[in-house]
Amino acid sequence: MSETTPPPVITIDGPAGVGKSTISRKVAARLGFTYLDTGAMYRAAALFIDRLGIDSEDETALQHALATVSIELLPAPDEFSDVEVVLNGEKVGALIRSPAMSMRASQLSALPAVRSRLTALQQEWGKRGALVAEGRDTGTVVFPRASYKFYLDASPEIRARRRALQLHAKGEEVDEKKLLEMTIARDRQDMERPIAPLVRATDALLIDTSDKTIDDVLLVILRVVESGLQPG
Ligand SMILES: Nc1ncnc2c1ncn2[C@@H]1O[C@H](COP(=O)(O)OP(=O)(O)O)[C@@H](O)[C@H]1O
Ligand SMILES: Nc1ccn([C@H]2C[C@H](O)[C@@H](COP(=O)(O)OP(=O)(O)O)O2)c(=O)n1
Repeated sequence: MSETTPPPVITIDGPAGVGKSTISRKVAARLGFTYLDTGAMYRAAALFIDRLGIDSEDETALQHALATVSIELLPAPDEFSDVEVVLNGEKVGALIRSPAMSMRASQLSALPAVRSRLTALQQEWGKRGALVAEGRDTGTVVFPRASYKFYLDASPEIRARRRALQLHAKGEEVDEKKLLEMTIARDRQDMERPIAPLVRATDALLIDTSDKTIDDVLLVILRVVESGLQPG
């Protein structure tokens, strides 16, 4: 690779609970790429802002605080686990994974100061090595020139069901009706914000995962990447 060629990036975007993390971790493991969970960064930033009690309307205070925040992502111990997030030196793992924190991250991720800081941090990752990046705007805004772009989708009912099973497996109490309401509300919030909304990049391959297993989705992505053909 020449010095001017950026490392390859695969982007996987889509709505809440569609399988982005699960699939991205597996794709990264298969290809030997680094996995970048951009949602984890938004979750950590939300926790950071709330802990400091910064007024989310105060753009200058937000910019100032975020300028020095440290958000590290440590590789997951296995392909079934989330990445470990270290916020200013503290492992914040489970603290940022609750449904309430998902909603808070979605709200605060609409703020320009939050988006510009995290986008810049994510683009730094792209300079360091081959990546599988997943989130809402990785194919549209963060890595618009990614080598391969995918957009996963499924109905809110299917996604809420998957999330309920996931939380249940972790031993957490779940109200599936409430989860569905939160999923729909979060989708709307993420899709309707003015900056970097959740939308399929025009050159991303749409994969409807509704009737597919995790392995089916993985196979579609690996086939495209290994064939060397652009999906768009
Ligand atoms: N195609 C699929 N079929 C069935 N379950 C899936 C599929 N993709 C993901 N899941 C499950 O759905 C849950 C949510 O997946 P996750 O990867 O956390 O979604 P996201 O990162 O998009 O929020 C996980 O328990 C995962 O195992
Ligand atoms: N690239 C990204 C990633 C996440 N976000 C925001 C919007 C999402 O609702 C929250 C949480 O994202 P995350 O990917 O962790 O959420 P899910 O795993 O899909 O439930 O962060 C974003 O605005 N841009």
